[in-house]
Amino acid sequence: MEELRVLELFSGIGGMHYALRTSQIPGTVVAAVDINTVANVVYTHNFPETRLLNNNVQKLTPRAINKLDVNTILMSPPCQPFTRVGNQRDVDDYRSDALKHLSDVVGDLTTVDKILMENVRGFEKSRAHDMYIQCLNSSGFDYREFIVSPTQLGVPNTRHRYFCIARRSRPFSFLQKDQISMELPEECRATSLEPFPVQRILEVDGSLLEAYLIKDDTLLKRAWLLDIVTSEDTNTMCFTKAYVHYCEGTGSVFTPESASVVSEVFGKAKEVRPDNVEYLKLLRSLKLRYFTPSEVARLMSFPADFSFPGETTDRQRYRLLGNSINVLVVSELIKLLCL
Ligand SMILES: C[S@@+](CC[C@H](N)C(=O)[O-])C[C@H]1O[C@@H](n2cnc3c(N)ncnc32)[C@H](O)[C@@H]1O
Repeated sequence: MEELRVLELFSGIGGMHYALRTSQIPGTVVAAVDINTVANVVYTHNFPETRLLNNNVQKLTPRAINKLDVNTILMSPPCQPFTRVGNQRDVDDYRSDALKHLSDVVGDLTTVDKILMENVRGFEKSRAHDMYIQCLNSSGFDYREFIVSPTQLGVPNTRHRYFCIARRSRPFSFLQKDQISMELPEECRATSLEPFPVQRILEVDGSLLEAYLIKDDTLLKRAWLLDIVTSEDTNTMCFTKAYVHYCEGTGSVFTPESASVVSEVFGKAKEVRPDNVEYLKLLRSLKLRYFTPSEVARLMSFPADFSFPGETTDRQRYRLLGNSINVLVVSELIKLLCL
């Protein structure tokens, strides 16, 4: 098999780089590009050998890309123009400009044979999607599209995302173009589909955890809105970049207690008024806490050797992880891209 020579665009904290490694497809990341200096510090901390360009993707000319002599592009462009809670301005949002630029130049990228793109669910209905697919078609690429979640590979985290894999040298022999697949095809499910429990990703050093306990104020005002999981659970909700900053709908929280204790406590709390001291006491007894950034990274299938540099704050860590990808899901798609 020809070695992959990868250009990692919108590289963030390097989720695509880890996915390449996890796929075990022979290859190297020739260069990575991102404009976020905080993300770039994390990237270099983990991949000091990789050439990282602190640059705007829109400034990359076809000539500059061809000079890198890469045969593969792995990319997750900004998703804000397409998110459910975003402004949905689609191609009119300036954050779509980089993808528009890439769509414009893709036909001139003479060395590039393979492209993998990740985006949010909803992208498939956008004008940016239609523009991208049209450029792939007119540049001679065959492609397959997916909306899949890590839970489909047994990972206890829901994160439905849109993916498009495209190849120029030979057509794909599985699934069909123009039909978005809601699951990964049999061909790439080398990984066990047996779901594993949250227990497996928990921090072993309990002394760290005090700092992640949910504050009384949040318990009093928001306890009923939290998605609480136990160590036995085999699913957590998608972690977004606002995790911890806002607690509703941004990711699950953890209790070391069992599910039956949780329902017992909430049953009792229902009978007590929130201004009664007993109410807070009951909720505190569940020792509810946020998942730590390392735990979130593990739920996103980052390998054990991934770490954040000491100077990155927790808030930055959650933001960066919320913007990143599930490494295992992308590694399966990279295998498909090469199949
Ligand atoms: C969805 S995140 C990608 C995350 C990445 N795959 C990871 O694993 O962390 C999008 C990234 O694109 C970067 N970005 C946005 N617009 C850009 C542009 N015009 N040029 C370069 N990077 C850009 C952001 O800083 C952000 O890190």
